[in-house]
Amino acid sequence: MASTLHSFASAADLADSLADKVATTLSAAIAARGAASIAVSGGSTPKVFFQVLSTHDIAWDKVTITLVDERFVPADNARSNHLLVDANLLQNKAKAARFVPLYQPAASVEEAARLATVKSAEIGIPFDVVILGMGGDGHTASFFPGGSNLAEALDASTPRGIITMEAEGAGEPRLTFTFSSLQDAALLVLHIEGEGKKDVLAKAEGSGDEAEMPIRAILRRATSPVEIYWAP
Ligand SMILES: O=C(O)[C@H](O)[C@@H](O)[C@H](O)[C@H](O)COP(=O)(O)O
Repeated sequence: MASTLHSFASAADLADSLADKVATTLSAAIAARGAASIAVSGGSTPKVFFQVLSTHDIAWDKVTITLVDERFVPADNARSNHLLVDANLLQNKAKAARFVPLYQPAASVEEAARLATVKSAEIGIPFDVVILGMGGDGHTASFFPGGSNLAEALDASTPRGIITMEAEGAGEPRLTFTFSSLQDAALLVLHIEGEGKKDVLAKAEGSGDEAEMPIRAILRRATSPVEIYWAP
């Protein structure tokens, strides 16, 4: 599917514009069916965007927020994406939103993935908004090059839900929504910042295997147009 690059002079300008777009999309979903959903990424990039979005005056009590992926750590661990969302997005007006975590206290990451898949099924499909990030190795979500379940994660026929992923660059074992869960969001966004990430994107947009740079699966095969938001 096609992608569109939206470039901004600063991270602050990007955050304002992306927050406006996301708030408008969520409000339209609420108007249409009385509910809205958004899956966001962790990492360092989205922090300012989260803070700006949290101040938007929408019917947050009708919004369900979840994560694109999560490290297999509890919410009080500094590596937790839940902690990042709690501290930066589930604040201000957005405090009223419902949050569905991916991490589940379980004997294994596989059991946590099974539990998270059951819980996430309540959210409804497709997501209204998905915000993806991208690592310097071309991963997105927890689709890491060399990942233990990368082929399954990227396979369009893999059922929607959460699977586990382990990879050298991932740190802890990961819990990640599958490609099939994310790729048909009403608003599918790739949010990247910095000249380095722009170079990584340019390489990803070139030829090469998806397994080498898994973001290529989204850029090449997502059903929804990919809205790329970039600031230096
Ligand atoms: O759990 C995570 O880390 C994210 O979901 C991951 O996919 C992130 O989006 C990229 O690694 C980019 O991270 P930065 O924004 O920190 O560069």
